[in-house]
Amino acid sequence: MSGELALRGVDKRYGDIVVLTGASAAFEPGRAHLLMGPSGAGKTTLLRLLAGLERPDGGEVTLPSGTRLAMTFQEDRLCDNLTATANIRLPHAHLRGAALEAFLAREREALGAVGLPVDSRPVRELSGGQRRRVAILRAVLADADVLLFDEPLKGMDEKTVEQVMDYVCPLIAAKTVLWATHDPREGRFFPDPTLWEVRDGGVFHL
Ligand SMILES: Nc1ncnc2c1ncn2[C@@H]1O[C@H](COP(=O)(O)OP(=O)(O)OP(=O)(O)O)[C@@H](O)[C@H]1O
Repeated sequence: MSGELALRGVDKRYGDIVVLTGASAAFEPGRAHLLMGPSGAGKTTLLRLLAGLERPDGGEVTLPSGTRLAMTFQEDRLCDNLTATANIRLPHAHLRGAALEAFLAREREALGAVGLPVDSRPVRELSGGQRRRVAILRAVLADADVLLFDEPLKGMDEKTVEQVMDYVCPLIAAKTVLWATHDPREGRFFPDPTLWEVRDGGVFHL
């Protein structure tokens, strides 16, 4: 793949609100990058720019060509009327036959590993913490090269966090991960994370 996951001189405003001004950063592939910074500083905006969900007002956002992206959102973005398994399977609608069977087995194993039952309830009937786990599994099982996580563990109790990350860490250890968080201790989930701070319109490598 050519090109890098980077911002070059990026400006981003929402009306009168200036979020980024001339922000530049390059994120090394195959590594986890923790995005810290005060509330409202622009971590979500940065992830949305990298995902192509927002366009910069100035400068450029680049991705390696052919990058497959997956993202979790603070508000989960699940399909409320579908089950957990159907939500996780959404990026795999093309699978058939043996490949589908193999994915379904992997999905069942994943749900069990993070303490979720395989059941017929739509996700609207799940708790906030259960829904969050479904969203995380959908992203990590999506076969992406770059994973963008927006405060994925927010609101989860410590025991559930450990259970979820025991399963998730080996799956994403070699991927390019951007992980927005307010808790620097979450760096322990990654082999050699880099730390970034989004503040005052910039994105700074700490
Ligand atoms: N769609 C939007 N329209 C208008 N303003 C927005 C929009 N999205 C974000 N903002 C504003 O941009 C700024 C950055 O928001 P952003 O959500 O990126 O911050 P954040 O660092 O992720 O915050 P938090 O840690 O609270 O999640 C905030 O002032 C926010 O109010």
